[in-house]
Amino acid sequence: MSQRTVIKGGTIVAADRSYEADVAIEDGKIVQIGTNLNGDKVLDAEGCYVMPGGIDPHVHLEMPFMGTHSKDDFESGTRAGLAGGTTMVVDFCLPSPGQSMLEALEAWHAKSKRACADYSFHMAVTWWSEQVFNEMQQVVDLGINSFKHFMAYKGALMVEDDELFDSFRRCAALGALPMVHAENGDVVATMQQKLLADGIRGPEGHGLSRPPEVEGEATNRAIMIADMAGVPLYVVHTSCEQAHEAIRRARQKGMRVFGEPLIQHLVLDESEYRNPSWDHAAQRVMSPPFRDKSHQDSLWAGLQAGSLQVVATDHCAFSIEQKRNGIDDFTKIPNGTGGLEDRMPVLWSEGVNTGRLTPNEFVAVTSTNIAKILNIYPQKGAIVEGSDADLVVWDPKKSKTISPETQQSVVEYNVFAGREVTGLPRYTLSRGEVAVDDGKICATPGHGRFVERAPFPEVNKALSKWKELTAPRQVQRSAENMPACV
Ligand SMILES: NC(=O)NCCC(=O)O
Ligand SMILES: [Zn+2]
Ligand SMILES: [Zn+2]
Repeated sequence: MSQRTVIKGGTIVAADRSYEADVAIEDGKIVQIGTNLNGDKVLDAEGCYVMPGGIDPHVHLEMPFMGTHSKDDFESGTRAGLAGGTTMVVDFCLPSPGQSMLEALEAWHAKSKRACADYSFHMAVTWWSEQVFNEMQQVVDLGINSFKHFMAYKGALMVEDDELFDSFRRCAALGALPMVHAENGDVVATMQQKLLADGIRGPEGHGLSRPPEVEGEATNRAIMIADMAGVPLYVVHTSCEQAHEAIRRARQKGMRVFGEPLIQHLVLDESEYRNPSWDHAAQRVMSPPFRDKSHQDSLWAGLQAGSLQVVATDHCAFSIEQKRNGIDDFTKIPNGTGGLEDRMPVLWSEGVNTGRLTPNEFVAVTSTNIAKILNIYPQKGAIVEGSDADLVVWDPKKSKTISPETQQSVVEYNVFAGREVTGLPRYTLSRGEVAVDDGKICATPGHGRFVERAPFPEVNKALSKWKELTAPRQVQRSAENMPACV
C-alpha cells in the first residue's frame, strides 16, 4: 500500500486563483484536492500558501566555460533550488564545436545522476552542419524540445546569422523552441579590445563592453529571424529596456516571443561593478551585466504587463579563485552568478511584499508560464489531480538574512548576501518526497529524474498553421490573361 501524505490547512495559490483546500499525495502525484482530507502523514500548512514548486528554466550546473567548470553540480545545485522552493531545473547541454549532440547528451545524463530534484535539458546549437541538422531530430525524439543559440561569446559558443536562420527553420519543422542569448558578439569583442587598450582592465570593463544596445540589437535581430523562420522564440536573460522593448513590440504585432528576466537583474544594479573591492565586483560579472535602475523598472513592468513571462536565475556559480583568473583582464573573469536558492524568496520579498506582483502572478512567473512554454504543463507548474507533487508550502511570515554561511551552493559568496527576505518554504516536496522540512534540508541525491518534453506545443502548431496560410503563393493565370508572345 502506498503512503498517503496530506498537506493540510493551507491556501492553494495557483496562477489563476487562490482557494483553501488540502492536498493529498500518493506515489509522487497529487491524487485529491478537497477539504478535511486525511492521510498517513500530515504536513501542517496553517497560515501558509501551497504553490507549485518553482521551475528554474535557466541553470548551468558543472558547466564547462571559459577554461573552467562552474562549481555547483547537479547535486548541490538542485539541493540549493529545493532549499528555496524550486523543484525543477533545466540545464543547457553544450556540445563543444564539432562535437555530436548525442555524445554531449550522454555526458549531461551522466553528470545529472545525483540530482536531488527533477531536471531537463535544453540542447545548444554551438556549430552548424548536416550532422547537426540530422541530430536535432534525434534530440527531439529523446525528449528535448528546445534549442539554445549564443549570439555572443565570439570564438567560443557564438553562431552566425545564417546558422541561426537554418537552425530556427529546423526548429520550426521539428516543433521545437529556439532560444537565444541575445548580445551582439562582434560588437562586444571589439569593445572589449578597445577598453583593454584604454587601460580599463578591471571588472567595471565588463559592464562597459556590453551596453544595453548590444542586447537590444541582438534581441530584435533574433526576433526577426525567428519570424522569417516561422517559429516562436524564447529570449533568455532579458536584462534591459532595449531588449524588452523589442519583445514587447513583437508581441504587440502578434509574434510568439517570450522574455525571461533574471532575479539578479531585477534587484541588483551596475553600481556593483564600481565597488572598491575587486573580488566583490568580479563576483557579479555575468552576461548580460547588471543595469541601472531604469532597466529594473522596465523588467518589473514587463512581468506585470505580461510582456515578460518567466523569472529565472542563469545559476552559474564560480569560486573566488576561479573569478581571479581575470585579475588583470576583465575578459578572462568567468561569466556567471548564483541564485538558485534565492530566486523565489527574493522575488516574493521584492515582488509580492511590495505589491508589484500578486501571489498568483508570482506562481505564473516562477512555474506555470514556463511549464506551458516548455510543454510540460500540467505535469509540472500546476496543482491539479494527476500533477507531479512538486510543491512548496510557503510561509509568508518566515524571514532570514541571506548569507553564504548558510547556503547550499558550494561557492563562498552570494550576490544577495546581507539581504533580508520574508517568505520562505516551510516544506518543499519533490514528487511527494519532503526535501525541506522547516529549514532542514533532507533532499535525496539521485531522487531527481529527467523530464521528457514533447515537441509541437500548441503555440508552435498555431504559428505553423498561420505561416502556412499566409505563405507566398504563385498566382495561377489562365492563358487568356497571359501576353500573346509567351
Ligand atoms: N550568463 C553568464 O554570465 N554565464 C552563463 C552563460 C550564459 O548564460 O551566458
Ligand atoms: Zn547567456
Ligand atoms: Zn545561461
